[in-house]
Amino acid sequence: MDKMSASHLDLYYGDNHALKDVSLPIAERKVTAFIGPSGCGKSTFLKTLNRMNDLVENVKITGDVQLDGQDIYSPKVDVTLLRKQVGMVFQRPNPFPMSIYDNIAYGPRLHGIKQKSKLDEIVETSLRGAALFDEVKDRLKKPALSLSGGQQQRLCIARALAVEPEVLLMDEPTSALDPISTQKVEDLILELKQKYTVAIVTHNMQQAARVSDYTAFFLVGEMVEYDTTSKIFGSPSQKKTEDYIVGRFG
Ligand SMILES: Nc1ncnc2c1ncn2[C@@H]1O[C@H](COP(=O)(O)OP(=O)(O)OP(=O)(O)O)[C@@H](O)[C@H]1O
Repeated sequence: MDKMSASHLDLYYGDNHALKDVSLPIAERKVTAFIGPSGCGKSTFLKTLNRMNDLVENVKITGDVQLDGQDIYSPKVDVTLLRKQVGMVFQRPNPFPMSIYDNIAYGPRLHGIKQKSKLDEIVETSLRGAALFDEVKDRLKKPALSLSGGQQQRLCIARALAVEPEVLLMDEPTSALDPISTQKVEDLILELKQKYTVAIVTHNMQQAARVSDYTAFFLVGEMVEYDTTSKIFGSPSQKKTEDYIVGRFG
């Protein structure tokens, strides 16, 4: 089943036609990876899924993006609520300059939760969900910025989970991490798909092959091929996909 879908999506940054007639499903409780060379529009596409591009000046978007069958670009949509349902984790860990606890409680507080016992429960559940609780349980009041880079990224994942999203968007979530932290985040992604729908942009083809169920290959704003990850990496149907996978360009 599809949790989200894009159809005939075009996006312009001013005169730059960054996405060209992209149509793509995002399967529920699966991991979908977006791969392709630098500048091909992967991040731009990811950000159309929770309207992060709305924040960019001179952006023009046409076409349709749906979440649970509803058009997310409809004027009726509450964008704050949309971004609660479709959370995002960025390339560089970006914890707020506050305690570990407050980083996680921030979103729920913003959405009106004040009761301490409830916040305590959300903080613990979110940290457990991001496989970080055991490492930080004795120092929840310590600054988030005192954590290692890999822990900070898992904290950012916990922060995204705290508002109970349905979809998690990850924009190269391990590109700033060491190999051990990368592996922890990859293991976590595989766990997260039990409960969440995940879409991930990655430069790293091995990572796409390891963590994703479906892969979409982008090239200069076009979505060239979408299929199961095993098909894309095993026997892609487009020559361009094959050339990219085997490293003929990129
Ligand atoms: N905020 C922005 N304003 C104007 N142009 C942008 C903006 N973000 C991206 N672009 C342009 O849109 C095109 C696609 O960029 P995008 O970042 O989506 O590609 P990408 O495949 O994610 O690349 P990378 O792997 O390098 O992050 C590029 O030409 C880029 O210069």
